[in-house]
Amino acid sequence: MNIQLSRIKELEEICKDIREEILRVVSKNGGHLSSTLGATELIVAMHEVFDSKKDPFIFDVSHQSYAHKLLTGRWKEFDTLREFGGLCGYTKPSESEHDYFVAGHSSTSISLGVGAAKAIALKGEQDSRVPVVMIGDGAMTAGMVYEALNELGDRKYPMVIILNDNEMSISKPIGAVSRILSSAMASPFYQNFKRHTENFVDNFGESARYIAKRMEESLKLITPGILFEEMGIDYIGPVDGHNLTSLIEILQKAKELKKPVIVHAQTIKGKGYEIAEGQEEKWHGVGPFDLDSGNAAKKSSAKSATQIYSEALLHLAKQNEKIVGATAAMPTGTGLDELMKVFPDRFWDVAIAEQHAVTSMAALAKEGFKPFCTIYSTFLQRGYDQVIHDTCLMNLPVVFALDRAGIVGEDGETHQGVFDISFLRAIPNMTLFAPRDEKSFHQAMAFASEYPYPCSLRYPRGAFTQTDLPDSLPFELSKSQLLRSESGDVLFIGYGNGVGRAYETSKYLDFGVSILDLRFVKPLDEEMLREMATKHKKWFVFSDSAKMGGVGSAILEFLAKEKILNVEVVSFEYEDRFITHGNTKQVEESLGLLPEQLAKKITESVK
Ligand SMILES: Cc1ncc(C[n+]2csc(CCOP(=O)(O)OP(=O)(O)O)c2C)c(N)n1
Ligand SMILES: CC(=O)[C@@H](O)[C@H](O)COP(=O)(O)O
Ligand SMILES: [Mg+2]
Repeated sequence: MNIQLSRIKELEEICKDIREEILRVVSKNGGHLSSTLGATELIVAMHEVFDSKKDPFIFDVSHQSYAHKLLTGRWKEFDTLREFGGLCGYTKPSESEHDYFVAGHSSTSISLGVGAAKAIALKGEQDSRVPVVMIGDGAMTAGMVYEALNELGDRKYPMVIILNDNEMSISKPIGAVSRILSSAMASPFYQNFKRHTENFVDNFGESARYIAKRMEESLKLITPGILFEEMGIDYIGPVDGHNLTSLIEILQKAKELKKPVIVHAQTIKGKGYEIAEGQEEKWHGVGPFDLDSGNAAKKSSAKSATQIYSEALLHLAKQNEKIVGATAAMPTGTGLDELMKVFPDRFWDVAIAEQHAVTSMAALAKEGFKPFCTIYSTFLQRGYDQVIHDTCLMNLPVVFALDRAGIVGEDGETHQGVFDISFLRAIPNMTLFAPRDEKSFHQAMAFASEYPYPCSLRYPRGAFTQTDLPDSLPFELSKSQLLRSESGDVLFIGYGNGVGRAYETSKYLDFGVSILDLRFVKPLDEEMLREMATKHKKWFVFSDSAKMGGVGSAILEFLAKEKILNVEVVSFEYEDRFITHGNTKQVEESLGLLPEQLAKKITESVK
């Protein structure tokens, strides 16, 4: 394909406009800046060669897909990116027919590509449609990718996989795969070798390709080419992911091959915004900032729950050398980075590999260590079987520390931490508890560090809701804490950050309520609940979790078991639907969960 210079110039202008618009909107709304800036030329080239109306365009995680949104009729609405009621920060078919699939959790793209390719074959559409997948080097560290490549390399469905390699996950990518992707190909020797063999292959065809590959192998270079081609997938690259001419030519060639092909593109995360280039981690996901200086628009003064977790764990780890821990590619997000600095041999980033994080921590527990498996609530969904099969069935003392529990805000549906109580509560041997503030967090961590069975604690994104309720007492298995006792009929039961919401709600009422900090949702404090049932007949439950299977369910199950039928329970947990993105307060308002809204409902119901 001979692409006209004038067309390249046009496309370069489009890239410039796209970057300007992304910078304008992300500096105002926040978002995944550096990933998306770096993928601009790749996405423009994708749209030049393929047709997103018919070819499935599959973006892994899809945090890098802003240019795709702009190119597919959403320029005007882009101003509303990640705002409540506005465009989603990820691909979303309900937003546009050009968005093939919902994404947000990583490493699903090649499986989606394989499924789409099967459907295309079954429908006899192979002459007119081909899946195009974009996946980052970080996402290539997760197991699902290799499950998909395993089948793809064997069945050989036509598919173009663009490997967007910026040598970064959110943090530095971990492990052998990223080493293979970057170090071998970066060496001048390899580049030279590649150039020569490619000319040779171009001139002499398929048998030369075979010889070249064997030569590459005999040099004992484990290169990306070897890795993928041994799996049965053609490999082209590395190519400059910012050079539109070569990208378009190569994608066209890859499309024509009618085989599974990986196009390995090297890109710069943050490309086009000098302040972000080379500062990849800081600029991966950002809040609003000043474009000229790069300074954050506002800094929260309250200590985040993550920071408290990190400090508490560091304190415990200094006292107990058996304490170890893992994060699955979220060292800064979970605060485990601080532990990794002080104890590099005891705290690990295991890459985007939640399943592996859980099972490997279970083995450490079996060996007598005390693992803190630190994962966002939403991402533990990926490791569910490993929690059941490898941890709870063995009754091993792994602590699951679940960050970002509750509504996370602008990331929205794919990232809300709402299901953990429901899915963990059902597992035998699992104990569940939650802190409500800084002091109780330290106490909960002290309890966790001594507890000899599987357990999980959850805490919110950002800071806890502050209260002036009485101080927390040390954690004791199943024990709740009665924080306020009133003679009226109404009892508020709070769990975790729900205690703060209960407290805030009580401030809008013109009558007194008792407030119980439940602390343990499994096992429940049955003694306290029995006593409360004799005193209060209207119970309101506050917890940042799904209603179905959540805290209210646990309490209702208890009341049913005890045949206590004269207590009415109303749960202010999340209804049975996915929760959209936007500023947390606006999202909560849309769910009727702001304290003033709750107080109104309560007042009406106790009239
Ligand atoms: C299952 C899962 N775990 C963790 C994350 C958090 N996460 C989002 S993007 C990302 C890094 C992805 O790196 P890469 O694929 O190289 O994309 P880049 O941002 O570098 O373009 C991580 C760890 C996630 N989205 N899904
Ligand atoms: C794309 C992705 O999954 C992460 O970048 C996520 O957005 C991080 O969320 P926090 O900002 O809460 O760490
Ligand atoms: Mg990357």
